[in-house]
Parts: sequence; C-alpha cells; structure tokens
Amino acid sequence: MTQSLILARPDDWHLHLRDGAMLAAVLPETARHFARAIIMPNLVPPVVTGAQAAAYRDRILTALPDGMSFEPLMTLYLTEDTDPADVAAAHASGLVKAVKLYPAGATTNSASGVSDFTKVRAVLEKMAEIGLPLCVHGEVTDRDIDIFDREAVFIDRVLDPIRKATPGLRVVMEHITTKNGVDYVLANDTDLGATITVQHLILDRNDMLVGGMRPHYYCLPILKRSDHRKALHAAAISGDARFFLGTDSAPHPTHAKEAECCSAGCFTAPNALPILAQTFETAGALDKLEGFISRHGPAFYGLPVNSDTITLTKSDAPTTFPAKIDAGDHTVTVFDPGFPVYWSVT
Ligand SMILES: NC(=O)N[C@@H](CC(=O)O)C(=O)O
Ligand SMILES: [Zn+2]
Ligand SMILES: [Zn+2]
Repeated sequence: MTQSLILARPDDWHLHLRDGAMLAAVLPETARHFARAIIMPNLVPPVVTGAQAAAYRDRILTALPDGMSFEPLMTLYLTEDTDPADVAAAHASGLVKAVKLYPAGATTNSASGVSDFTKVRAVLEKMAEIGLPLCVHGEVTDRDIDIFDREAVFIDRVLDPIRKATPGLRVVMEHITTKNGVDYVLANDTDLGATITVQHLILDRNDMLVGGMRPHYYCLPILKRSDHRKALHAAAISGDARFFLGTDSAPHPTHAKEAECCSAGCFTAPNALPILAQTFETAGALDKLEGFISRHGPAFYGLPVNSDTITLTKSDAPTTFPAKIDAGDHTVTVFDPGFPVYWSVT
C-alpha cells in the first residue's frame, strides 16, 4: 500500500556545501529536496567578511544545475577580529542571515574560531541590536573535558554567560546532542532555538562503537548515550517550534572518513527526508514532521514558509539510496541509517 504526504517544501538550517568540485557534487543532493539552507562558513580559509560571503554565494549559485531552485542563506564565521560594522552591513543588505560561532579547535576547520570571548562582545551586542541570530557550535575544547561532556559544559560555562550578558541576542544551538541541550532550550524563551540532525535523532554511541568502529557515524558533537538520543527524539516530535531540522550534512571524501584519523561529519543530504519520515512514522508522529522540517525554522529566522511543496511517498519495498556519490577525484559515502526506509521524495 502506498501512502503520500504533501508538505510545504523543507529547508535545511545547517548545511556544509564546501567549495569547488565537492560543492558541485553535493549541491544538487540538497537542492533536489530543500528550498533554502543556512550555509556553514567553515571553508579553508573561512568565510569571515561580507565580501567573502557574497563571493561564496555567487559560487554556489554558479554551481547550481539549470532548472533547480535553491536559495543559499549565507553566514559569517565569527573571529576575534570580526568587525561589527561589516556584520551589520552584510545583514542590512539581506546577504547574511546568521553569524556562526566556533570555539577555536572544536570541529572541522575551526582553527580561526574564538578563544577569548571578551574579544567578540562588540559583535554580539551589535547582533542583538539588529536581530541577527548567532549559530553556535556548542562544545568546549579544553583538553581536560571529556569529549562526551563538552556540550553540557559549554552550556554552563560559555553559552549561558554569553546569553545573560547579551539580552536580546537570538541564538541557535546547532546540532544539539544531549538532554542538557534540550532542557536548556526548554527552560528559556523563543530567543533560543536548536537544530537537530538526522544522525543524532536515530543513533547513539553504541551504534558507532559496538562490534567495530563505524567512521561514517563519526561526527561532532559526537554521538552520545541513548538517554540523550531519546531526549532529542522527544523534542523533535513534540511540535515545539524551538526545535527544527539542521541536517549538518557534512561531506568528506570517503578516504578521509575511512582513515587512521577519521574526519568528522555525516553526509545525509541525499536521504535525510526519507529517514526522517520513517522515524516520525515509527513514532506515530507524522503529523509533526512538517513543523520540524518546513515551518519551525522559517518562524525562528523570520522568513516565510515556502509556498511550493514536496511529496513524500511510502512504498512496500525499502527505498534504495546510492552508497556513494562522485565528487571529482573522490567519492562521498552516503549516510546509511542502519534500518530499512520505506519513504522517498517523489
Ligand atoms: N559536524 C561535523 O562533524 N563536521 C562538520 C563541522 C561541524 O558542523 O561541527 C564539518 O564541517 O565537517
Ligand atoms: Zn558544528
Ligand atoms: Zn556542521
């Protein structure tokens, strides 16, 4: 028996597109399904200024195949040297929709991120004044903090003090992975939202580590124990508009994932929506899917919900996804959820 759902076209509120051949390879995978995406600025070198964001946006639009519609929502990479006036101008022109905070050393290409938070006070105050959201990779980087505790410690030591010191600052906690993250959002007001990825909704650290180490499940923040996954799942299917989809689809060449020192990131763009439909259906929450993928994000960012639609269809036979896509000289391995998915985007 087939079943169909027609939903407002979704957006992806956290996406890595990279550049060059990788950009050309992965962009259609997102643009096929999603109308817009918040584009992460962690290129090498990072996208720091409004001029760099404008040039990157042009490269994305040039790489978009004819006949596809997609709007990149650009972000700036916050550094200790970021100029508040440049940020304000990039926002006023409509180019930039958020500023991204990476604690220095927290994740892929974050070396230019922030170490001394007092140095970004003026930028944060300007952002609060003009209503420009701050997207946060929420992990401390101290050597002595266990990697599984880094998100919870970040909330207490960095995020809460920043928010208290900057009234009115709108913040998106990116790719939350813990019950601590969920609870922090729930305890605050609508100035605070959170994105949730596909992998953190469906996997815990056992899936990554038991019976062998699975590099394609390695991402940052790292998968946590199942109690945390359950809290994320409950938040995603709750209908609370402060939680929305940010896939964090983060392509790396297959050889960099299947390596002695594996790169962090899961490439979920091709199958994120079918996996989510399966997950929400299993939870008896298909009625909450459209909010999570298509409505809550635009509401947080003050943008209209997309007027076009997508159709998700459930079939009797499992959907097959390509195992890899070609990206110039490399391949990128597509995320495998580890369970059958009967939904597809038609
Ligand atoms: N999530 C990841 O594991 N990797 C991201 C960086 C990030 O979002 O932290 C990447 O750029 O590869
Ligand atoms: Zn991140
Ligand atoms: Zn990311």
